[in-house]
This record gives sequence, C-alpha cells and structure tokens, in this order.
Amino acid sequence: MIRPRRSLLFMPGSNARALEKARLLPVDGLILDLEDSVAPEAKAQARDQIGQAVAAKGYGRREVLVRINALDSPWWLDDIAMAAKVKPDGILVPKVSSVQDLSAIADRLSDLNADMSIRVWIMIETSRGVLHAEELAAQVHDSETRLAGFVFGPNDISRETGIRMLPGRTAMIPMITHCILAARVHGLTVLDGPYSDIASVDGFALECAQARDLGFDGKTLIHPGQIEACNAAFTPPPEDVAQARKIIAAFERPENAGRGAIQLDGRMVERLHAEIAKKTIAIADAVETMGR
Ligand SMILES: CC(C)(COP(=O)(O)OP(=O)(O)OC[C@H]1O[C@@H](n2cnc3c(N)ncnc32)[C@H](O)[C@@H]1OP(=O)(O)O)[C@@H](O)C(=O)NCCC(=O)NCCSC(=O)C[C@H](O)C(=O)O
Ligand SMILES: [Mg+2]
Repeated sequence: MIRPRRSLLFMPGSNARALEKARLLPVDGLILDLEDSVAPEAKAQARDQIGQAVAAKGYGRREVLVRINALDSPWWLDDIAMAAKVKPDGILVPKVSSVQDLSAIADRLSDLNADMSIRVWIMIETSRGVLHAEELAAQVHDSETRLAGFVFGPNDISRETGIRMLPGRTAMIPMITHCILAARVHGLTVLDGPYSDIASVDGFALECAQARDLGFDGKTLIHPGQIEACNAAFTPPPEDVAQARKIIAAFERPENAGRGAIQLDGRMVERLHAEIAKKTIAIADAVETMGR
C-alpha cells in the first residue's frame, strides 16, 4: 500500500516539548532535526533527546526521520551512530551533492551494522545537488544506498545561489522541476521544502497548492499550524476520487475492453487516465486508513 507523505513536520531535537507534542499531531511524518534548528552547543543534548524519543516509539503510524548534520560537520558521525542504534524509519541527510556523499553514508551505516529498515533521504539544497539530481536519484537501484527520497531545500538553495525566496517561487521553479523529474525517472518520492512565513495562512495555502500542482508528493513543515492546510492540499478531494472510480469503471465495461480512448461525460479519457485514477484512489484509501 502507498504510504501517504503529505505532511512531514520538522522539529528541533533540542525542543523537548515539541518532541512530546508530536506524538499527537495529525501529520504523516516527523523530522527530528539535529541540523540547522539546533545550535552547536545544543547538538549533544538534542542527539540524546532524539535518541530517547525514537527509542520510546510513541509516534504511532507517523513516519519518523532524523535529520543528521551535514557530512562536512563534526557531528554527523555521532548523529548517524545514534540513529543506527535507535532505528528511526530513516535518516535525512542535508546538503548531499554527489554520489560520493551517498556512498559515504552507506559505508558508515554498513560499518555500524545498521538495520536495513533505516532508509536514507537526502536534501537537494546545493547547486551541485540540483545539477546531479538524476545521478543521485539513479542510486536508488543500488540497494546498499538505502535511498528513499528527496527533500528540496529552498533556504539553502537561496543562500548559495542568491535566488530570492519570493511568493510564487518563479526563479526556483526550473530547479524544482528538474529535481522532480529526476525523482520520477527513478521512482523516488520527492517532498517540498518548508515555508517560513508561519503567520501567512493564505501564502502557505498557495504554496501547498503550487507544490501539489508541480508534482511533489508532499511538503515539509515547520509549525503545527501548517498541518491541516497541507494535508488538505495533498489529499485527493472526494470529487476527484469519485471521478477516478468512474474512469476505472468505464474501462472495465466489456464494450470498452479493446479501446485505448473513450468518451466520458463529454471528455476524452485514455488508459493513462485510468492509471492516474488508480493512484488517486490508492492515496485516498491510504489516507483513510491512517485516519487523518
Ligand atoms: C518557528 C518556531 C521557532 C516557532 O516556535 P514558537 O515561537 O514556540 O511557536 P508557537 O508559540 O506558535 O508554538 C505553539 C505551540 O506549538 C509548538 N510547536 C511549535 N513549532 C513546533 C514544531 N515544529 N513541532 C512541534 N511542536 C511545535 C510549541 O512548542 C507550542 O506548543 P505549546 O507549548 O503546547 O503551546 C518553531 O515552530 C520551530 O522551531 N519550528 C521548526 C524549526 C525547524 O525545525 N527548522 C529546521 C527545518 S527547516 C530547514 O532547515 C530549511 C531547509 O533545510 C532548507 O534549506 O530550506
Ligand atoms: Mg537546508
């Protein structure tokens, strides 16, 4: 069954209250952060806190990822060792730019004898990472890499390139689309980065709708107030589900058995639309099963 990843909420590993609160939040996943939201002097305490929280296993069906520090930092080896021990669903590695980076992560996990259930997610948030996105995505075919998906990182992209983060993201769309295409070619999940203006309800709703329409599978969040709108944007609405069922039923009729294209309610529908319809239904069913 498809695992819905409409909403994954980042929270600083140093914030005990947030780690506790997350057990009840209606998100599809959590990203317990050791990187940018944790000050250097708080890294060790945050690592311990995340280790205890993950080991306690109170997050139900929510997918739990631990974002470790970047490979050029002094902390990533301790971070990954903690993750190997407490077994979250995955680690999220920031600023991955090359296949060599992915190999370094795989080698370290292997040296630690880490359970193969721990998947590797990478943030595409450097210019080199974007340029190498297809090569990186292709590594999913090497099971040793454990690669599960991409998370786009607009803040770091903006920092490195000078591209400004503006409503509508016009200047960033080419690189977003490049990453989504790379992910799709190799069957990876791809999640949008966070939206920082937590006070802007309308701006956030627009960005969620845009992320969905660009083809992202879901979006990462930074505040509980963003969950509901994000889930709503990435949940197929009942009318789309009803239409999807209608398309599938139409192609199952004996008179349409040999046809590639049919007319349904005044529109042309092809078998590729039946494939899309099946995915819509699978996501809707999975969301219903999760009960959110
Ligand atoms: C942005 C925040 C620092 C705001 O925190 P705060 O001022 O405390 O917010 P509120 O008073 O509105 O909080 C209300 C209650 O909600 C809880 N809360 C807040 N945020 C979270 C959260 N993320 N997860 C769980 N719970 C949260 C508060 O504890 C309050 O609870 P209560 O006490 O019961 O009232 C803060 O939201 C925050 O730290 N957000 C996450 C920041 C983060 O993780 N950043 C890193 C990821 S984004 C990134 O790195 C960029 C990316 O890499 C890129 O390059 O683009
Ligand atoms: Mg970043």
